[in-house]
Amino acid sequence: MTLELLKKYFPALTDDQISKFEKLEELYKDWNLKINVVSRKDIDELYLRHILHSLGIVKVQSFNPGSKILDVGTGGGFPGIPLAIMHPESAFHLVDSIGKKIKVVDEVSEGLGLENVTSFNQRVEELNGNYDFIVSRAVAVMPTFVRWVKGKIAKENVHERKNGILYLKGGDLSDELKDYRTAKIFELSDYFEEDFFQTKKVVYLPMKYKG
Ligand SMILES: C[S@@+](CC[C@H](N)C(=O)[O-])C[C@H]1O[C@@H](n2cnc3c(N)ncnc32)[C@H](O)[C@@H]1O
Repeated sequence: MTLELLKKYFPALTDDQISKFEKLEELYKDWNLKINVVSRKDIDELYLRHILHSLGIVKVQSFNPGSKILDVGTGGGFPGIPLAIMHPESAFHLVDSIGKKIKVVDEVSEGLGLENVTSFNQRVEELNGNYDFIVSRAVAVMPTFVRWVKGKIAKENVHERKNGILYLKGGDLSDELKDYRTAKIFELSDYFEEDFFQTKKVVYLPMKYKG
């Protein structure tokens, strides 16, 4: 699974984006030997399991120039880094409470020359800021997550879709989402044909500004 996979689903990638996505493999393989952020099995399938999966969010919602996006519990930079490559004119704030994970984020974004990524080594509950969208993967169940991020949503909506959470999740979510009637589930198998995406989804939850 290589870069061809990204070109297949995102044929309009610029040369600069292609070159950045190409460099990601080397950077992650190198950094993963020093600080383990991606499992050994997954690192061989980086483009499928991490990069394309992260970009599933783009199939649901692409970000306008000038927008601000927060990635909560980014780990080694997923989904934040691939999204930042796709949207060079949006600002991405990547937060994780574990310092060595943020070290990998910093090294990778420096290695790529990404100017739209800022990292924060802290718990998201302690972070201040207002964002158009808050993205995440594999961090907390929705009620906990909503508690952490409410109050961090921007007042103005600059996209057609209302500001809110875009969360990469898998499996049966009926119990987890039972209290969120406005949540919308997008099946990634509708966009990507690989088996890996059979159970994968993007959950969109609109959130109100709380001043
Ligand atoms: C399973 S990892 C997922 C990493 C990444 N999102 C991915 O999908 O590859 C969960 C991450 O969330 C971070 N995390 C958990 N609770 C957090 C909090 N309250 N604030 C910031 N980061 C948190 C952990 O340190 C960990 O790196």
